[in-house]
Amino acid sequence: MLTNLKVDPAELPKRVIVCGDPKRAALISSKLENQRQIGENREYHSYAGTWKGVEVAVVSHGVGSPGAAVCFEELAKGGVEYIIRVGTAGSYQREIEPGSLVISSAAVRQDGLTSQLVPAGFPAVANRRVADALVQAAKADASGLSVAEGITLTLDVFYSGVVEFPHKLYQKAGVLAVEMENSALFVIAALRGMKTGSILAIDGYADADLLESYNPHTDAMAKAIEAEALIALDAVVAVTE
Ligand SMILES: O=P(O)(O)O[C@H]1O[C@H](CO)[C@@H](O)[C@H]1O
Ligand SMILES: O=c1cc[nH]c(=O)[nH]1
Repeated sequence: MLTNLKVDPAELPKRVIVCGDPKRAALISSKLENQRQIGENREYHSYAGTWKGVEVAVVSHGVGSPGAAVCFEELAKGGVEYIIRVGTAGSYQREIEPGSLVISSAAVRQDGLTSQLVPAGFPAVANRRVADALVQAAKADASGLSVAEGITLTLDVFYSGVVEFPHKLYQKAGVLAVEMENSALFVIAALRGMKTGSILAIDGYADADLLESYNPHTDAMAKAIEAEALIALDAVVAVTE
């Protein structure tokens, strides 16, 4: 039994969708045939079922890299081969509009976790085949939402303190969007031999103070999350070695 996920590895498919929010995991898993819950502990809610005839799991990892890393490590221990994160993020670029989608090709490691696993020069990159599968699935998607691919930033901080956010710096560097778990996913995958990717629904512009402006509970976000979930399900069953 996986200690924190409380999932029996024998019931865990090799292909997994992960997301922060347990309710999103329930929503995504409701699209599967033969959907069943295979575990629930803390923020980790796990489901399995089939998508287009292929066994898939959907697992929530909570907010932030340390808690998410526990999830990713236990998925690796459970024999998982492919993981796609279905997340949300704030935009850094005017043309990446709220309600649109971003496929992360790599993550800036501005998190506190991964440097405790491997030195800072080690890259956090999506698996090329998984990223390509996401791009292909997005091309076939009927939602009409715009989809960009590029570098994203992983931070630990969501609401600012007295230290300024590095938003302007990474905006200038061409980073598309900011979120809180991709670097942990990409680094742990590289260390444990899993193939991973990430697609993000943009909930707003991250240059404003989120304490005033953050609202992911809009109809536009519901539409974007629905679209990214279907794209990720198509990609996670299509990707091959
Ligand atoms: O929507 P999820 O997957 O949780 O991702 C984003 O939303 C959370 C913050 O509200 C962080 O986990 C961030 O990475
Ligand atoms: O970390 C996050 C997640 C969503 N939106 C943001 O602006 N930041």
